[in-house]
Amino acid sequence: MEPILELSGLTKVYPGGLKALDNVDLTIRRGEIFALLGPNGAGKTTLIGAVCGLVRSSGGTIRAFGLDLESDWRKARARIGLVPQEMATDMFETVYRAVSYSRGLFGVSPDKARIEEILRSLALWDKKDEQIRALSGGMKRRVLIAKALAHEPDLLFLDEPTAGVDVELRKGMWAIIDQMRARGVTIILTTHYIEEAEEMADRVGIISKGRILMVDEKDALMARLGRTEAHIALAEPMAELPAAIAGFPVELEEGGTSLRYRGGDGTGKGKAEVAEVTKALTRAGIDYTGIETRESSLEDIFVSLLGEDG
Ligand SMILES: Nc1ncnc2c1ncn2[C@@H]1O[C@H](COP(=O)(O)OP(=O)(O)OP(=O)(O)O)[C@@H](O)[C@H]1O
Repeated sequence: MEPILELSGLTKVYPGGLKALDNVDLTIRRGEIFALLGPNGAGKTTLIGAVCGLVRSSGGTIRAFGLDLESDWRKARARIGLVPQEMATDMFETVYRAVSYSRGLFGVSPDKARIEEILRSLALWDKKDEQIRALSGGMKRRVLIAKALAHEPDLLFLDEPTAGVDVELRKGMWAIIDQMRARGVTIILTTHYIEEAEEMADRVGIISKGRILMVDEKDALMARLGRTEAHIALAEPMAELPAAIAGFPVELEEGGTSLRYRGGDGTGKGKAEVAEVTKALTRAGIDYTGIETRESSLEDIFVSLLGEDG
């Protein structure tokens, strides 16, 4: 299947010489949720800006829906939606008018039923006649999403959709994003919240200093780089590792009062192996008083990759 978006050699050097994007190659598949993860200043907003026409790239090409963005700009842009980080809309406008206006911007014919559907799906219908400035922060964010969806884009960018919102609202946003995907919209979101990528994304791209460090299926990433770590507290301290568990990735810690297991691959294999270790201990007559197991998260993986990037 043809990719929905293809960046090739995309580069952006800001006046002053800062290279915010450095030869970025990235292919987005139709229908996926792709999370672009990176620290502050990594280049996420610049990348989105380059695709949405807010930032003029310094080099490279962008193809969307098989169209070259430069030569087929209007046609391609009309199929892209952007939920920006911040509200850049007339706060005195009513919700309904702001959203209808956004639809008109892309030359899509008016459709009251469609606007109503969008507002209802975002629980904004009963606020439709209110001025945007009178809404709560969470509702303002939903207005931004409604505006981005108003022209029915096939590809939607969400720049930090849940930055600074409370946990409940964040979960609500995730549900909305899921609904959009179910309708066939391809979604690229940037986030600082690893949990968000872990929860939502099909694939994850890690960007740092304008370079894409890695792109992978989220599950494959977890399996490849994930680990299980377990601590088994022993009833009696031991001077050396018992032979019964010598074949496992285990070592003594805390002056021989505890065993540390490190292994597995992020697919739950580690947990099963920890169970094997405890069985072997029991068979050897070695008593233990507690077990603590932890699966490494996407966050651990992210931090270690960024560490390698120096
Ligand atoms: N208009 C501009 N002129 C000069 N430098 C800029 C401009 N916009 C962004 N930059 C710089 O480009 C780099 C990338 O910024 P960008 O906003 O794309 O990062 P980001 O990953 O979105 O960060 P954040 O997570 O903080 O939003 C940063 O060093 C930033 O200071």
